[in-house]
Amino acid sequence: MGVQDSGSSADNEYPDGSVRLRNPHIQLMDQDILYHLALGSESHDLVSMFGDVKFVCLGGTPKRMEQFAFSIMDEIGHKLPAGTTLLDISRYSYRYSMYKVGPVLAISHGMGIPSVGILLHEVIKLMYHARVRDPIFFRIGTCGGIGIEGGTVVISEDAVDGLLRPTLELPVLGKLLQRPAKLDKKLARELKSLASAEDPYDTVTGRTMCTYDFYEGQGRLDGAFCDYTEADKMHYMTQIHKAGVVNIEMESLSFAALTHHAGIKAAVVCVTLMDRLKNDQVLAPKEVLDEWQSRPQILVSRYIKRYLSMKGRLSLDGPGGSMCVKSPRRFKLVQQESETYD
Ligand SMILES: O=P(O)(O)O[C@H]1O[C@H](CO)[C@@H](O)[C@H]1O
Ligand SMILES: O=c1cc[nH]c(=O)[nH]1
Repeated sequence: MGVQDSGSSADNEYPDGSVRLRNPHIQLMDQDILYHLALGSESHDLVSMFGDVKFVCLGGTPKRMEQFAFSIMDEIGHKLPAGTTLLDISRYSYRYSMYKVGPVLAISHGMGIPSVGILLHEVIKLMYHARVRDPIFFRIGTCGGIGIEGGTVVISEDAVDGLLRPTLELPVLGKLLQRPAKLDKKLARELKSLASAEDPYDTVTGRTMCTYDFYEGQGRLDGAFCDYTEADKMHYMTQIHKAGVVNIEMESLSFAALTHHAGIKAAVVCVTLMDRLKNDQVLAPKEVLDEWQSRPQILVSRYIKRYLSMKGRLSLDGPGGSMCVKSPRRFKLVQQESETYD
């Protein structure tokens, strides 16, 4: 099977901006159970729960995404009804965590391509069932930098695998399915323009390598096994750096390939935890790591705030000061399950 390119994300969209489900079987099913999200197309009113979503933000850990949900709530001035708090909508899946703050969904994706791939299948179907239009997906992550110091924010221009191929490979029915891993270049540029000269850290763009492993797959010398020398590692790191790779992580390939196939605009923003030309271990103290992890969130928050204010949707004049909707159906005020009484 050759690489199957479904075109650019813009070419891919239906004229009304709905998310493209490239699966004829779904429409024929009585119900669709989004098993790992603990949601279903019949058991839940997905349109009223999620129809107003515009931004889907994914990141590795439940804690990071909960923190992001609370911080974006402050940033966009979204108020919860008195006596309510944010709840993990997918808590009964015991797999992923999902929080909803007005038009923003924050979901944890776990580690690696299989975990983020399963989640993306279900989140893309969720967008379809909820009739969300033109959603924008972000991955807010951590990574190892190459030739850049810890704490640097990297916006991915493209994603490649450990062999520098911009393609997600998946064995399907005994054949190798290949899908191009493409990110939205304009979105990456817009994000870059939101980095401020006042930020006490650098924000760069570049090529991201996505691997199937944290240790040997990323050429570390500190795994349980290692069959190469430090010189071999440095040779590889230098070669990939010359090929434009500035950071290494473990989800961007699947994230880019599946969003592109669905016609969804997507960007990957990660903070580096170390410079892999200098060391392999995560040595920074916890408080430093926590602050570093907030940096991609800050950039994505700026994008969301700017988008909403440009669309006139940052408005506090709705009931209880909640985000209120000026026009389209997808921005109507809804009582979210994430805001139920706890
Ligand atoms: O910080 P997150 O989003 O989990 O991403 C990175 O961290 C994990 C490895 O520690 C991998 O999942 C890698 O991609
Ligand atoms: O080096 C790193 C750091 C975070 N995540 C990765 O995948 N690699």
